[in-house]
Amino acid sequence: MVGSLSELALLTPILYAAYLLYMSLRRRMGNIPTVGGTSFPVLSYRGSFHNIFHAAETIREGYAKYKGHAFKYAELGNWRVIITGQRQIDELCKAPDTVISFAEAANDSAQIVYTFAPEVHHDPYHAHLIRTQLTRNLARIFPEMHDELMAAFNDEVRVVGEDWTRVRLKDAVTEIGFHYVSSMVLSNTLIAKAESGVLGRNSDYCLLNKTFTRDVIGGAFIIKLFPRALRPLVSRFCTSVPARINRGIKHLEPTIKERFEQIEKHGKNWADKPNDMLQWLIDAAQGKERTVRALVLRVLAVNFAAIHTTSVTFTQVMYYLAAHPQYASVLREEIEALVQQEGWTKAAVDKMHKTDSFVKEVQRFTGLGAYAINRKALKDFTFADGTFIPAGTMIAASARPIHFDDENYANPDMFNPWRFSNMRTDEGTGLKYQMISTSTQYLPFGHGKNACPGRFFAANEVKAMLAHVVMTYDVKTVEDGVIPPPFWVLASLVPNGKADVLFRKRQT
Ligand code: HEM
Repeated sequence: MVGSLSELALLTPILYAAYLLYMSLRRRMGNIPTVGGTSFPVLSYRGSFHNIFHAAETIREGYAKYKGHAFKYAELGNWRVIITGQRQIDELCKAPDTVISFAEAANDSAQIVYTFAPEVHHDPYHAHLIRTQLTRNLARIFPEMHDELMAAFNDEVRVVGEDWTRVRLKDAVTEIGFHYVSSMVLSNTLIAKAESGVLGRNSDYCLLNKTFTRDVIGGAFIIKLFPRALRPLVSRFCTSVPARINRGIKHLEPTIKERFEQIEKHGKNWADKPNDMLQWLIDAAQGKERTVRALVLRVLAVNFAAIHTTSVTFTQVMYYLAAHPQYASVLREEIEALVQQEGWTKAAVDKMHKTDSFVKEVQRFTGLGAYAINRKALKDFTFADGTFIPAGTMIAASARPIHFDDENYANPDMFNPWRFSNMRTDEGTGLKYQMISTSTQYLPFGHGKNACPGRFFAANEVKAMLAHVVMTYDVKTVEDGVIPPPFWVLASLVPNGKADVLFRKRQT
């Protein structure tokens, strides 16, 4: 009896706190229905565990029930509101940054202030350079990147004679993606110059960059388990990120110091001044940002944004091509004609409309995950339809269901690689249906003012890789026509990492 009384005494405040939380949630987000579990506190944790591997199903279910409106589901430690209507998406993208924030949502996900540095979160000048300098210089740096691409394919895909060769696709693509991005960050002249200790070819530098995204996301997951006051310590002692950053400093310091010396000697411009991301960063860095450590953090931040995203996308593109090898001949016809006219140039890649459409359709089918436009409400926000979002809420748009909605795409479950190139001719319109164009119905690169600034580079990269593959090899899946199954974690779609694709020297 005494035991049960003391248990009751202990339980009462817990139940009361749970009730108060429940009531406060009802008051604050009571108008937004819950999917994938219940909104009752404590019990909502069951939903959040379920959603670790089933968020995509939850989002699909919510879309089917509440299309045009909003719903919420439990993530570990917070609620996420998912909006489904085109108008709501538009409003979300147009809301001022002081009310609806991309940066704060990104910081919540990747804990940037701890995994990188507060400056990387508060002043993402590297993103501005990606949008401006990188995009402007694409045509100029394309030939060097293309050379690097061919060399990387030769290393990773070793076809012998006429025989089919098995290639562990995701590993090969990540390696090739690293080399491509790396030749943009540190121009080939520099990579070639260091031939013996070539940075781009240095296996430790390569491994560091290939695994850095996983280190940061894994580190952020651990950091978020702790209260804010402990997070600086946790990030230092309980994650692998600081050691990785030190490795980055070890590799990049000599190059950065050499560039500082060149500036000392020659001023801002000199004859062989490299035209690459590192140099654009050095030229733009002010004050505390002009140190080796700060610049290394920016290089890692660019690689973090660029390598994983493009590798995942190209892995999916390759699975779809290998499962549908009949489409290679159409692509070949287009690519061959353009390369004959213009050579391997950015201009030629820009004109590859069928290649563009193929990649765009794969992105519609796969994308990076079930939702896009990850944002955090910094102040209370009310949509025009009256949906109230309290400050502190995480919000996103239901990207995947939108991509599979027959109001947006005819026969949405059918993989139609020429869907977008046909739309270009059907409606006599060019830009609207190209890969880099975003809309409230097409969200793989996000949408609005924070849409991916690297998408011009990414489109060029993924199309150049696909073009190289179809011009050089035949490919097929191990089981004819079967795409190796991906898996879901949280709302992210991860392409199969253990599957092989068969390559042989092109026969026709
Ligand atoms: C196919 C490959 C890629 C995909 C699918 C992709 C997708 C995305 C998405 C969905 C966002 C968030 C947009 C939003 O919430 O509205 C984003 C942001 C970003 N992406 Fe990409 N991305 C890719 C490649 C790249 C590359 C190659 C770079 C760099 C060269 C890059 C740099 C960035 C940066 C810096 C941001 C943050 C933007 C900001 O601070 O406003 N991305 N990307």
